[in-house]
Amino acid sequence: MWGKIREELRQRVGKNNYVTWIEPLRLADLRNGVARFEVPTTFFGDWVSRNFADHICSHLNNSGQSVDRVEFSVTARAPVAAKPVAKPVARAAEELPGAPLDQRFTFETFVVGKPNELAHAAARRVAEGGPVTFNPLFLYGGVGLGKTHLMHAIAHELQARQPELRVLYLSAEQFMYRFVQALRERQIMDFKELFRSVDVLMVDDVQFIAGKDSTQEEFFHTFNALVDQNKQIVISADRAPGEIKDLEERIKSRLQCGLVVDLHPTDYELRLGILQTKAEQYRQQYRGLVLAEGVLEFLAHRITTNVRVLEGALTRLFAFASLVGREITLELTQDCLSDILRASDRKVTIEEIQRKVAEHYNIRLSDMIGPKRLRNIARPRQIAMYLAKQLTPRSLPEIGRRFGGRDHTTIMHGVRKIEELMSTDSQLSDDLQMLKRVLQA
Ligand SMILES: Nc1ncnc2c1ncn2[C@@H]1O[C@H](COP(=O)(O)OP(=O)(O)OP(=O)(O)O)[C@@H](O)[C@H]1O
Repeated sequence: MWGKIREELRQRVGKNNYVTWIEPLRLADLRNGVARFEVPTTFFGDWVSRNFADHICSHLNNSGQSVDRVEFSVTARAPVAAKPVAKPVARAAEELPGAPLDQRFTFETFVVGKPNELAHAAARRVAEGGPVTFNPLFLYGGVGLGKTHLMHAIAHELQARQPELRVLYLSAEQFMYRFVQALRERQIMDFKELFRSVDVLMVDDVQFIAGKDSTQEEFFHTFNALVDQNKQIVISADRAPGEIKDLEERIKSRLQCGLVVDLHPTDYELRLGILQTKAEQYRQQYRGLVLAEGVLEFLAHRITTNVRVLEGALTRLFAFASLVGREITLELTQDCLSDILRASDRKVTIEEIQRKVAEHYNIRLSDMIGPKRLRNIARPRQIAMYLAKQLTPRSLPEIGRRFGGRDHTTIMHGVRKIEELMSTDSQLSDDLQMLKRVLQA
């Protein structure tokens, strides 16, 4: 009887839905008006219950059974259960709605140094495939520090090792776009099915979905469904999960469940390593160009913002030298890159610190310099004092003057207070890290 009803359901829900959601159901029991089905996972049961329970119920009734309710319980036989949700709809990886991968972003071209060694090691581990050890892998760090590069490298490596794997890489913005498109075209089931049928899902810049309620909701369910199926997820963002404003708490907590790794700002050695690797490529491209000693060291020393800027500077330098047919000397470098060098020399100002801190804690800028002593104002003010001391070369009396003419002992007290709290208050120390990153970007 169930075989016949399944056939009818296939006509009703379509082939893809049938293969994904109906075929795996096992009718375990039917009595007292209740049809009980075995399902592979709780998520699976919830999904079928929300979307197909009414169809199932009506087809059972039409076939002469008297059924008021369908129930789903997770089967004890996990290996059999895993089969249907794995790859019911055999689609080639190239059919997936992902973003194209940059061929240059591989592990071979990624230079490893202290600031990124943990992120690199974790990415390598995921790229090996095999049993999922941490889910998700969450990579975060400031602008242009190599998050996208590492994600593409994982995808390349996985595809080289296991070409049959369905690896889907896309930005959070594209995820939202696909979702909205599916809603508009009434293809939401296809959307869900597609995203739940991948083996590896990679979502770049996840902070983008913060504050976008329906997209967050859909992302949350996709995430759970894949974790439920033990499929690998890799996520990147410009800050740690807990620091992403307007991201639902339940998503934050899921994102923190796996391995969260930070790509730290580059240090001199890493920058020099990256420049040497890129310069080697350019030497091959622009044969005959001479690069004077000390140029790369000079750039590694002066351009500290991010790797994208560093790369851009080197590209421009080689292109310029080749156009004018001159050796790349320090002098040519300073001429050609004067704007980038000037921008890199930019120092953080006390006003900028006050503005960012006020924005972050949602207080008025005028409260930074005003007399209010309420804790929700006084604490951010002390944080701004601490950052002013850390990030600018200004003396305590000078900082005091910029904070509404306060005495230098008040500034000293504020700085000490924050130093003390940093070791006990993890929220505060996260806030500080994030503010420093934003201010130094
Ligand atoms: N360690 C590295 N070795 C080699 N190239 C690197 C490294 N880190 C970054 N890059 C290069 O710097 C550029 C910017 O990197 P990427 O796009 O991955 O940054 P991102 O962290 O994703 O930045 P965003 O937050 O802006 O998306 C890329 O061209 C990338 O190849």
